[in-house]
Amino acid sequence: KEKVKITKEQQALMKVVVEAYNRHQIPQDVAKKLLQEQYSEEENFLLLTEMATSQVQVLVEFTKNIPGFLSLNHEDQIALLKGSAVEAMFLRSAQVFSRKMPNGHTEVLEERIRKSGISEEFMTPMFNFYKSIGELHMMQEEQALLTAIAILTPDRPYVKDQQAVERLQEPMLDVLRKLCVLQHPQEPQYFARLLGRLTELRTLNHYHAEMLTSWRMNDHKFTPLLCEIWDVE
Ligand SMILES: O=C1N(Cc2ccc(-c3nnn[nH]3)cc2)c2ccc(Br)cc2C12CCN(S(=O)(=O)c1cccs1)CC2
Repeated sequence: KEKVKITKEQQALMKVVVEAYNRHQIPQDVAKKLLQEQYSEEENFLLLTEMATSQVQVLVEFTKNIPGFLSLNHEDQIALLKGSAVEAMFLRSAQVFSRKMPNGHTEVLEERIRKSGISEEFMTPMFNFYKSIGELHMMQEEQALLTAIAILTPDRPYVKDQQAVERLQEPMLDVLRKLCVLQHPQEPQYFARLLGRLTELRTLNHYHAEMLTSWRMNDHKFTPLLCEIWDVE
């Protein structure tokens, strides 16, 4: 059985990605407000919108720090950001929330999100995803790399130079695979389970798009940044 070893360059790549992932965080007052006093449905929705807007800003800053991203074709940079915005936000939300909130708060979150105009049919897949991420107890290196891998998905709509994106995604997949082998020797399928979460994320894209239309119908307002990144007119 060959000895898996993370090279110096791979260590450096991981360090850059993890630091970028940790450097950009949501302002804590926004997250805290979510768990404080009882709000109406409209106020809950407004809070989640404020939260999502911060999430997108954090995502853009993180993405700019992914080695090689800024040397991609500019239109492709936008295509990758727009194509991965919902997935990266749900991945990060699930990661942060399962790490940050002691279990007691999950019910509060559930109730806040439930009481924000999100349809029940979206709640189930969203919380299944949330639980499936929590069960993995991912290290922060794994979280940061998995988020970068989701962003660097070559086959997003409108990406012209897919090879250039693959050349950035592959080294991330390599170091994540090695990290999983080294950190979870007793669980050879761990890496495959992480990648399986990315497949589950893609299904959330679909539910999210459906939800956006239903919110529009009920005249819910979004911020200009969310309209821009979610293609909402
Ligand atoms: O808001 C969410 N939360 C709460 C949340 C998220 C992140 C942080 C946080 N703290 N520090 N850093 N991040 C705290 C609370 C959460 C938690 C788990 C999953 Br899975 C998903 C979510 C959403 C993501 C956005 N949507 S959304 O549908 O796109 C929508 C937009 C506008 C109105 S509704 C709702 C669910």
